[in-house]
Amino acid sequence: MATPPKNKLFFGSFVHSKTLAELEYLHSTAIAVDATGKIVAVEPGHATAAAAAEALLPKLGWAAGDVDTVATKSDSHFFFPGFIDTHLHASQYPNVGIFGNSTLLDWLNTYTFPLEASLADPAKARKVYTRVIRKTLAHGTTTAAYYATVDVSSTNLLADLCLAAGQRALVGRVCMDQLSPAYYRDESPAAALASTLASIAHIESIDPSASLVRPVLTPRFAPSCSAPLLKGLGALAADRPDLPIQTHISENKNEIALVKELFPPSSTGAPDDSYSSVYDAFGLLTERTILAHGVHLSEVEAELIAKRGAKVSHCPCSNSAITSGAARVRWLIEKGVTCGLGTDMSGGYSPSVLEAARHAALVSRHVAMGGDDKAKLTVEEVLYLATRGGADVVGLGGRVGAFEVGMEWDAQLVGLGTVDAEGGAVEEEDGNVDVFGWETWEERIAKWVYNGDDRNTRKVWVKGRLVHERKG
Ligand SMILES: Nc1nc2[nH]cnc2c(=O)[nH]1
Ligand SMILES: [Zn+2]
Repeated sequence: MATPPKNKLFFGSFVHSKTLAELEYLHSTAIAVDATGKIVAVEPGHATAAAAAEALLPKLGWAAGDVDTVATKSDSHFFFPGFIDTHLHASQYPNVGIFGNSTLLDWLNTYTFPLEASLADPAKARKVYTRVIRKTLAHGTTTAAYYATVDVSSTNLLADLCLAAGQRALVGRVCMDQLSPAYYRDESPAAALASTLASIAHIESIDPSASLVRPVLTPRFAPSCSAPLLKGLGALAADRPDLPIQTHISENKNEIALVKELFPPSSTGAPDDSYSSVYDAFGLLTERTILAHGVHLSEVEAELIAKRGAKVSHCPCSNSAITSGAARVRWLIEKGVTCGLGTDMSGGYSPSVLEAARHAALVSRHVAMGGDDKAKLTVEEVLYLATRGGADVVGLGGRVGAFEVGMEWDAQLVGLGTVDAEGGAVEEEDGNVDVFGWETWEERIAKWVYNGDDRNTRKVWVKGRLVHERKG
């Protein structure tokens, strides 16, 4: 029998984003999380966990026996909000690292469509999805905006597995009725819409209050969708203003040329031939829309995206791997576009949002080397994108992404390695981050961003539930 959820008291150092530019460091702090997973108190200024409990529990009306306490061990351990991966393809996980010298359109045909199609086999889908959920949780991803495949059953299975594992997720059945092999596409716009509705119905039936898992409308990208399909999805989006939407935009120059060819303004009624105008013409550019990539957007498009309130998932690892380009994140943010980070597995080769944050910092330096020095993103900024920014992108702003009363406890306990007087490792022997003891907290966090990995992700919680614990 499952043990009933308990109230929890977390004690030690907490680090989270206050703003895009600023991390807040809360030391000797207690955070109380109730049995529903909600943060009910954030109290700095206690010398020990026991002192915090003594002061806090009576105020909360909690009996000591009803509370589990989790305290950090040392100055190289801290709690950090769980990462939010705003764009990844669960179905492509077996292909991570396998992309050769391809670029987007040949990569899709060579590597991606055959793999996705093969996941119509339920045993294979179960194996892949179970692994991807375990792996992303182990890297601290508490929320994931997933693309599954065209297949309804395997999409539904992904949602079932996320719910069982306790990962917060948006799960999308991929809509695509053209320009892919006949063995891997929706048969018609009507069939695509029917399959989408079937998947939405299933996901809403397993988690009716969307406490963890919810469906997301997922037109793969404009070239994969006929005008009638985009029109039908736009109508569905208007009919269901609670549903998020996810797609790709302006990732690769050949893709953009293809969109211009497929959707001339005369066919859509759009005012121009831009990629953004195509989605806008079909009612798919909304404040609930997550646009992956946005590498080659024009000024006018960025302004339109900002005006519509659509969000951008920046996928730097993928954009480098399949040579799509360097997205200008500072420029997008200054245009008023809300941005988060995506691993975009397996365009991106890593399941880690920490790796995506590191790549975001490095790609921004490449943009800077192109002549715009202020393009450089700081450690604080990339961590904001990985947490609070991502929460806004997936429609969970104010609910997850930081440690504030009223938010839900989606968090990771990070442990960095400590070096002893003889130069040995006190713990985290197998980790990649060495803390000597003289670093400031800002420096510890920078070391984590540039050298950390899943070996540092000791424990992970979603909505108060422990969903991953590192062995060893
Ligand atoms: N990176 C990436 N871009 C896409 N554009 C359309 N489909 C895909 C995909 O699966 N990955
Ligand atoms: Zn993608």
